[in-house]
Amino acid sequence: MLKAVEIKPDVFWVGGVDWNERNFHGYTTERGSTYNAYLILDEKITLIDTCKRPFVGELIERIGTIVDPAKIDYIVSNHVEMDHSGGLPEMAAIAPNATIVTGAPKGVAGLTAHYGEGLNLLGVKTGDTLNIGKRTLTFVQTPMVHWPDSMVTYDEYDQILFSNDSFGQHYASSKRFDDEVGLPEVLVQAQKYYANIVMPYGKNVEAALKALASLTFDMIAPAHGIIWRSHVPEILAMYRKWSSGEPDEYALVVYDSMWHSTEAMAVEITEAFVEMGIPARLLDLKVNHISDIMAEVLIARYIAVGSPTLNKTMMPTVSAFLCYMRGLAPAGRVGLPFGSYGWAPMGPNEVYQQLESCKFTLPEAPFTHQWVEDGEGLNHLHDAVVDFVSLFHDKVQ
Ligand SMILES: Cc1cc2nc3c(=O)[nH]c(=O)nc-3n(C[C@H](O)[C@H](O)[C@H](O)COP(=O)(O)O)c2cc1C
Repeated sequence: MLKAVEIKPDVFWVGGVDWNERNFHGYTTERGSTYNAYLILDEKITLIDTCKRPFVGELIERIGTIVDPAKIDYIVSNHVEMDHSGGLPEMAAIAPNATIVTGAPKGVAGLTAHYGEGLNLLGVKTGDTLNIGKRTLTFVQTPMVHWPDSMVTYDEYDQILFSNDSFGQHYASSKRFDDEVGLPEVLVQAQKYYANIVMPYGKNVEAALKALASLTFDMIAPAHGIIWRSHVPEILAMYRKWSSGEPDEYALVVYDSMWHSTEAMAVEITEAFVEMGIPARLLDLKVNHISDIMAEVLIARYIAVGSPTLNKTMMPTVSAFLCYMRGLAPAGRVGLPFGSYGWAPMGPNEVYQQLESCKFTLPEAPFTHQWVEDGEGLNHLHDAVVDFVSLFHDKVQ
């Protein structure tokens, strides 16, 4: 029998644990995930979010250990995306008298688009409240963190922020709280989550943090992963840092290579960074997933990207990485395009163009080598990288 977990008196976690999810819309989830939902027992029984559809059975079973699901009065849908609202049609059928509370107008429109006209919807805006007994819930819309409809629900009585995707992590565990798992382990997944889901919306995150600044809470209950109760200040500080877009003096050297010439360049570029006292990481796209690399892009000022020329273009792995990174829009980065070629440097040239469209600061031309470079050519590359990076590194010393 699946159990509910009491996270504060009369407030229960009733979500689903997706132990074996390994690819979440293209993002690798090596630790699985959870679809968190929360049940508040008050004069009006209130459910917050409804899990991904395959987990609605788990949700209903956990709720059933506390209360008859048919007695639910309100279902708050903080976010339309189907990993949080997938169970809504079934829950609405089980609890026919429940009012579904969602953001107006985007949440209302989104839920209607996904599930049809039949839902008993109540649209709310920032500052609107819902009295459910001794508790009053307050809604704060957080548009584009990370969809237009996104909102969070604040429970002042319990000092809980039900934050939906914000502060979440794809992390399956038998534990529910940050202090049971350990901060470093949760932060790894929180950083990967922010980089892959939230990074393009830094300005919106800053606006959301401002809107939340007047609220006091000692628990953040997100829709994925671990609940924050011992490290609330730490995760808020990380969100402030990540949303500022200010990177660390840290370098990534991301590449693919067929016959190791571009790889030799990548190794030399890494050495150049190390010599300058800048921590650097070498990432071969054959063995590193783009969603893992993106967790590093979030914090790296220097991003070197290398491709050989293959059939008059760059390698598909490099193209996929650049396409993904452009969408996630890290700002204020320094780019170093590089690569090898046989007779026309189309690969590194295309990397250059892609980094230009990311609005990175670039050298005048990509670093290129024809065929296989000897030690001398690599020494020149080393010096050229040091010269270029010094323009930026000296400024931040
Ligand atoms: C299948 C294949 C296609 C290639 N196509 C081109 C090309 O269109 N233009 C070019 O200049 N070089 C081309 N080359 C040559 C490579 O770019 C060259 O060997 C380069 O040094 C490879 O770098 P790498 O050792 O990092 O893989 C091709 C090589 C292979 C194996």
